[in-house]
Amino acid sequence: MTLQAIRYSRGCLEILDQLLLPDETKYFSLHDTKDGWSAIKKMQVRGAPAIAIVGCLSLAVELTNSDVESVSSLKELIENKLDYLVSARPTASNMAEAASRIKAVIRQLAKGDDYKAEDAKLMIIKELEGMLEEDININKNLGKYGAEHLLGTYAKPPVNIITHCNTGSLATAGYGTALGVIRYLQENEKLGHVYCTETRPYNQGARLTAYELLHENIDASLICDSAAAACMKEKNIHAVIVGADRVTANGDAANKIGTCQIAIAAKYYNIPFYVACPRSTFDPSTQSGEDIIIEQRPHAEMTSIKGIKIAADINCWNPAFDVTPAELITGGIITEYGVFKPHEVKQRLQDKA
Ligand SMILES: CSC[C@H]1O[C@H](OP(=O)(O)O)[C@H](O)[C@@H]1O
Repeated sequence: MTLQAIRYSRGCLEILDQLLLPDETKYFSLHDTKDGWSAIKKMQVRGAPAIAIVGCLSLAVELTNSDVESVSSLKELIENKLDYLVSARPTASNMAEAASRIKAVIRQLAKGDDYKAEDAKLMIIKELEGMLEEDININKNLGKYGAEHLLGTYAKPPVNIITHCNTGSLATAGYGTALGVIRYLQENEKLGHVYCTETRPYNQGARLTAYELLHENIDASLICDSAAAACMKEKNIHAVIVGADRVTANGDAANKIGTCQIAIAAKYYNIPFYVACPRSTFDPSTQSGEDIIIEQRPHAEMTSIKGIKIAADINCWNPAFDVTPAELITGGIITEYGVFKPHEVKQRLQDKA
């Protein structure tokens, strides 16, 4: 059984509380967008695609359990709730991308008097639900493209990979993005060893990726974030593969804090650096990484772990993400449509629209 961050049936949404992993596997119910916003803000669910899916499904549950008087009031409700969900975390683009997609659908339904309110509501619920199934297929295509590109361009199996943060079943609806490439390599017996970074301060790597890799019986080692460059020097690394929270028009990528310095080290050691993300992470309306809002997280997330103080009472700077410039993404951007060089990704994805 693969790990499930999200459990959904119409009118019922449960998510795995990722703050409790790996010690405790506990699901809890979300009943509306207020619960969805809170779970995303507190990072009980995290990961760009999972944030969008849980946000949208929390709206689907709220709509399922609500009566609507008219299509126009339904449209106003949906637009307000989607904007609210986008406000939970500013850097990842997937929730905003999903919101604009759903708003376009309800705008179309609200034109003229073709639909009854309940019929329009059901159509929106189905649109929201579609993201869950769609995401797993996207990740499997992305995993295949990424693995084939790596094996076809840079490395002979068995390949050794460094990855940062968590980009697997706990960051998506299942299978994962960068971890999806690793799963595909494993399934096809092309994988050597995975080195996953701890990913301070939320420890997505130590708590979540390590958990997933063990669950999949993948040969892996945990390393400190500060050991990434030494690992490249000592451990015959064939590629670095990370996820993304927002890729801009020029191919820059926002991802978990620490990604950029890993990319710099990969450049120095001439190791291909890949970013793996679905098209929904791509934001052509933002020109470059300079324009991305970087979320700042609470100091307490740095100075304590599970309530135990691990730092003096000093001021902290705790950005949740950094930006890797396109020029350092030397392997390419792995998407469900193929692997593209950063400078061509905008055009190649638009060609797929
Ligand atoms: C598959 S997207 C995963 C992406 O999201 C993570 O951030 P967070 O855990 O704060 O939501 C990280 O940047 C991953 O690369």
